[in-house]
Amino acid sequence: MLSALLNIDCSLNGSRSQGDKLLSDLSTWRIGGPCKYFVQVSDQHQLASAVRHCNQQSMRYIVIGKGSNCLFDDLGFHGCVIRNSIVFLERNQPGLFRAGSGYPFNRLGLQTANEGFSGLEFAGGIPGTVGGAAYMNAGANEQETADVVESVEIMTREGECKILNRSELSFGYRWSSFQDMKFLAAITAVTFKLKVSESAKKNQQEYLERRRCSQPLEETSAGSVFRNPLGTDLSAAQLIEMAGLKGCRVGGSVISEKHANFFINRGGATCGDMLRLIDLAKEAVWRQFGVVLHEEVLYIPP
Ligand SMILES: NC(=O)C1=CN([C@@H]2O[C@H](COP(=O)(O)OP(=O)(O)OC[C@H]3O[C@@H](n4cnc5c(N)ncnc54)[C@H](OP(=O)(O)O)[C@@H]3O)[C@@H](O)[C@H]2O)C=CC1
Ligand SMILES: C=C(O[C@H]1[C@H](O)[C@@H](CO)O[C@H](OP(=O)(O)OP(=O)(O)OC[C@H]2O[C@@H](n3ccc(=O)[nH]c3=O)[C@H](O)[C@@H]2O)[C@@H]1NC(C)=O)C(=O)O
Repeated sequence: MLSALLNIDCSLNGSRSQGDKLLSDLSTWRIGGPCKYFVQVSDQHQLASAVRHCNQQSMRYIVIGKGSNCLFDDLGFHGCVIRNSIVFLERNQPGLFRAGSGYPFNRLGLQTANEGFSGLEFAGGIPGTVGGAAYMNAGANEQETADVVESVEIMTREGECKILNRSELSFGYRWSSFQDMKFLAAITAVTFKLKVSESAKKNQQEYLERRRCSQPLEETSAGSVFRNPLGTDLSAAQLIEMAGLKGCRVGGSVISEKHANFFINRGGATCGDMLRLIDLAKEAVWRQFGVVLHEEVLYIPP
């Protein structure tokens, strides 16, 4: 199997391996066992070769970005993890930015605001990739990715490329139609349409300051664990705090004392610890307030 993987008809610059890549190195939570195969791709051709190869071998695969929204299992992943490093940025017309899906969303947010464009101020400080942000419809500070998406380039599971215009896509709160696309292998690039603004940089600095004050950015986390619930004005963080769970610990995992929707790996947390802490919070919020919390983080089974 390894020799077959090594025969992928693309130059993978040495970034492929079998059995020795720990998923804890690929996730911001720093949790997860070894993956059977690992490939890092830096352009569409490499991605297409990796996807076709996995299909030919009937091998399970997942495409990840910065791993800022993933909870990997302690047993690892028994297929191939494809890490997306398709990193480029083109400025086509004023306000039109075409970014590779592996481009850091934080960097794109900072650059566009610095250049005097509004629409992605909220992306400053978000630790994911452009592809992950489109897939999750990332948002903060009353802005979201969907507001500024012009078109999205994808690769199908057969390794074909397609361009989808905004009118062909649907988005909701932390939801996009990509999440239901059976034929999708990966988002490969996103074109954003931004407006000229004199206040973009100043607004972004305020958002970043608010983030620093309210979120435990210096600790090991995956951002918000739960989506905010519908049908109540209370946020997930408020409900967890009101349930008395700030500082609650299971093994190496702790509910942040600073922001109750951030669960921290304080050292040596396992996936099992984190899943138990998630269940504990869901159970307490349901029992005390009758509200069902739904995870924003994605658990990736082995
Ligand atoms: N607002 C905030 O402060 C924070 C926001 N976030 C957001 O969480 C998201 C995570 O981004 P990132 O760390 O890069 O993603 P991850 O590496 O965590 O991947 C999470 C999942 O997203 C899907 N995905 C990622 N990249 C692609 C792609 N190119 N094409 C198709 N699907 C993809 C995959 O889903 P599957 O396995 O189902 O195919 C993957 O398992 C972003 O939206 C980020 O902005 C994260 C932390 C904090
Ligand atoms: C961090 C993420 O996104 C964040 C995004 O950064 C921020 C800023 O706009 O708004 C959302 O958080 P949030 O709803 O918890 O926003 P906050 O403004 O921090 O808190 C909402 C309310 O809860 C209260 N609050 C917050 C933390 C806490 O421990 N206790 C508490 O009571 C706050 O005082 C506020 O009244 C996004 N999360 C979700 C699930 O929608 C992420 O997706 O990973």
